[in-house]
Amino acid sequence: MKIRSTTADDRAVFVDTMFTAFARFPDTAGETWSALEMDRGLLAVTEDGRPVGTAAAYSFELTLPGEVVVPAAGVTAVGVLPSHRRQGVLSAMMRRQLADFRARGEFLSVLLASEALIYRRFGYGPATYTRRLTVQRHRAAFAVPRTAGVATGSIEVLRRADCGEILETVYDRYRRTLPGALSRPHGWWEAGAGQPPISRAQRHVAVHRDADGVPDGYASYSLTEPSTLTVDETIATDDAVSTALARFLLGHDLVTEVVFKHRPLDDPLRWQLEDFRAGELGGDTDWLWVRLLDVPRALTARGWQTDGELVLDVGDPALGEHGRYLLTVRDGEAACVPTEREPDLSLDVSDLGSIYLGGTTPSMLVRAGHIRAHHPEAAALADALFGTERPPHCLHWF
Ligand SMILES: CC(=O)SCCNC(=O)CCNC(=O)[C@H](O)C(C)(C)COP(=O)(O)OP(=O)(O)OC[C@H]1O[C@@H](n2cnc3c(N)ncnc32)[C@H](O)[C@@H]1OP(=O)(O)O
Repeated sequence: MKIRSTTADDRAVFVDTMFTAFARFPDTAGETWSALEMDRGLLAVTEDGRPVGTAAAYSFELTLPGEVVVPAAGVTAVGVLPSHRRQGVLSAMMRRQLADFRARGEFLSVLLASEALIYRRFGYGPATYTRRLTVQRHRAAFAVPRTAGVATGSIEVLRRADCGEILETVYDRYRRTLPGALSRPHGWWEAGAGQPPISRAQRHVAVHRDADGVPDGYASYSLTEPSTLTVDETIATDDAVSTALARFLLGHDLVTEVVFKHRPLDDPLRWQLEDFRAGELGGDTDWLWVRLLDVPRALTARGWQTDGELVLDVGDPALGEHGRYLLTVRDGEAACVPTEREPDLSLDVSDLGSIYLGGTTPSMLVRAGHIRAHHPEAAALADALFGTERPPHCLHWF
């Protein structure tokens, strides 16, 4: 078995192997995956030359707390043929891929996990979460807003094919301020790759424009059941725009319920309804998994809200590494250096990935038995330090 890099010439065999691993058939010549970066692909090949495994990565930008935008390698298209599973093929590809990321100078990697048991052993931890809100339309009267701003713009319904540029521009503005959000490469929009609203399935897009006519939000939606309107994603550059889009969607005649997918944990929409029970939460699950490849670099890259000091003892069994770091935050800037001091917390690098964006509290992982706190104040200290103004959210599918 050997692991080799792919080139553009390998696209067809790569896509075919990957789809076979998922027991699916490619669409027309793998169009759905045409935004893959083939110079970042890996093929696992048997001694007699048969491809049996695939892995690839996108060159994303990830927004960190403090509106810091950094590069992140987005692992994708991971698959091993059913005939060759549990023989270490994925492990070999992961080892190679992590080494490749470091060789490129990347210090963060992210992925969406098909199954939650696969990636912790490779140092990834769940870091953002998502859920849907189903609202009974006839009970969806809005409470009178006391303080929330009211958008003064307009909404127009467009076809997906007619507003690609608008969506791309609005999304790009939105993702730069939200921790956990990923860039969507231009080629990805162009290729029509990924899931809704980018898939070829028909969708309407409600575009919100501000008072000057500049697009500042959109929602993509379609009727999925005779009387269910499903909203794939709502992108809004502020809360007032998000509210305006929700009001618009809930105003659809002939619809009994509206399903808002991919809502963040701090979504105010349910609280905006007069009848709190008109909205029901569901589909609560992990979304983006994060892996730190260089602990000091990653910790000094993100923004911090609170001053403090913490000694972290970090194990990285997947890479056979271990480090103890003194993290010092002053005026929003962090320094992170190796230390011999006694640790406040001992944790696996996958747990550090979970708390890194502020979406998972260190104290919860202490209570769950993942992180070890070495004294009674350690967990609260870490909560205060890692906490962020808003929970991270990612709604990109890749
Ligand atoms: C980011 C993404 O692309 S997510 C998509 C992941 N791909 C899929 O889900 C497609 C279907 N599944 C597959 O192709 C394969 O089962 C893979 C890729 C998940 C695993 O590939 P394999 O080559 O079998 O993994 P490998 O043999 O290296 O296993 C390494 C370890 O992980 C464990 N493991 C691997 N997959 C799973 C799983 N799905 N559930 C639980 N444990 C798993 C193995 O038991 C093994 O444990 P051990 O080291 O204690 O023995």
